[in-house]
Amino acid sequence: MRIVDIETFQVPPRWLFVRVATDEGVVGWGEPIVEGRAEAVQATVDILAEYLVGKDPLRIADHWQVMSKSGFYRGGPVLSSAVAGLDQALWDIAGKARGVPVHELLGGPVRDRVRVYTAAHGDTPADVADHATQLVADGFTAVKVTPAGRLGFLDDRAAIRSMRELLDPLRDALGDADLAMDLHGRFSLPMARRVLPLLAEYLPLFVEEPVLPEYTVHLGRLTASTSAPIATGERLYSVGEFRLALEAGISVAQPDLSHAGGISETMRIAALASAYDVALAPHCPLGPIALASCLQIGFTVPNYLIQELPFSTYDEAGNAPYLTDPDPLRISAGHIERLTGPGLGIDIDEAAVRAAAGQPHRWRPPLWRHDDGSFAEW
Ligand SMILES: O=C(O)[C@@H](O)[C@H](O)[C@H](O)CO
Ligand SMILES: [Mg+2]
Repeated sequence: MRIVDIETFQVPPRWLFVRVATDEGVVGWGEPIVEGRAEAVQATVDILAEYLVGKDPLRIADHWQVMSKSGFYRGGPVLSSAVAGLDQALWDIAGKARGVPVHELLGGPVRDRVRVYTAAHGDTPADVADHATQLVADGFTAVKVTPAGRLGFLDDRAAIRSMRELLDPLRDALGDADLAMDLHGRFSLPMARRVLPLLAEYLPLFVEEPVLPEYTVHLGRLTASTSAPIATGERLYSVGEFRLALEAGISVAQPDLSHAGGISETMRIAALASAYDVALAPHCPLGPIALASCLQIGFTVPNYLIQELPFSTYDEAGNAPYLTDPDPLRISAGHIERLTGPGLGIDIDEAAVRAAAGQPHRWRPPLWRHDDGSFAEW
């Protein structure tokens, strides 16, 4: 089997899909994306495609090495995300060529369904609590909130007041459901040390990105100062970067399968995490291909906690977008059942993808500023 064609599609809301075609008619799909920087990843996929076209798609481990290392300069979000999407497509082809789901190639299933969570949003604390309560009523057993907005370096009193305003009624409204908190890297290290013990009182499922990923090396001070399980990883791109976070004592690793080198590298991250008694909760605010890739890992990796779900992209009837048959990604009682179809276990609606890619759209992250006019972390 040979790869004959590699094509990319920018599609709404903010995704990039890659289609890898072979001479035997087997087609694989992947999702190489850095949100808001899709064009940069797309150009990198084109460079990697120069090498891949003409090659045997089943030599995934070798292709991964060449794609990640042969450029001399390695890593980072753009290259690692381009590799990630192509790696997903190669695994999709490998599964389809053999007629089995990817997790069968990775060791077989260890569970029948994967627990999923999603984020609750709203303009006011009451709106967030309402949305979270609705999600739990819909069957979710865990929800995530971002309890702090724009923050300065030492904004403790204001931050703590507004967090309590949100979390006190929310925790009561959720009943037995779990509450995860995403701090989005907005806290300075000194402020995180004060805030985490307070958040721990709510018994969060995990507290995500308390500080920016560039301070991963300091995470050890935070994990030592709180009983709250610390999660991080959506902005880490390799098993080597995860090693620093694992040594710092995180409890939950959140690789994004569209950033951290795809299925291949995430299996290595999962293996290393298991040596630290750390569980995986892959990051996924992305599309159906990224989600299916995460789930394939979830069905075979023992140290797996929960999967993030881009629920806001599901339609009213509970269908994930861009699929000919949305059933495999349907949510039932807060879980997704084991995907049994070949490859990634989903069928991409190619006509819908081509139609969507034809419509101009562009997404950029919001730009936040402090009251004094200086840049603020989003
Ligand atoms: O954990 C999450 O899902 C968030 O941190 C998102 O990844 C971020 O807002 C970019 O979309
Ligand atoms: Mg996050």
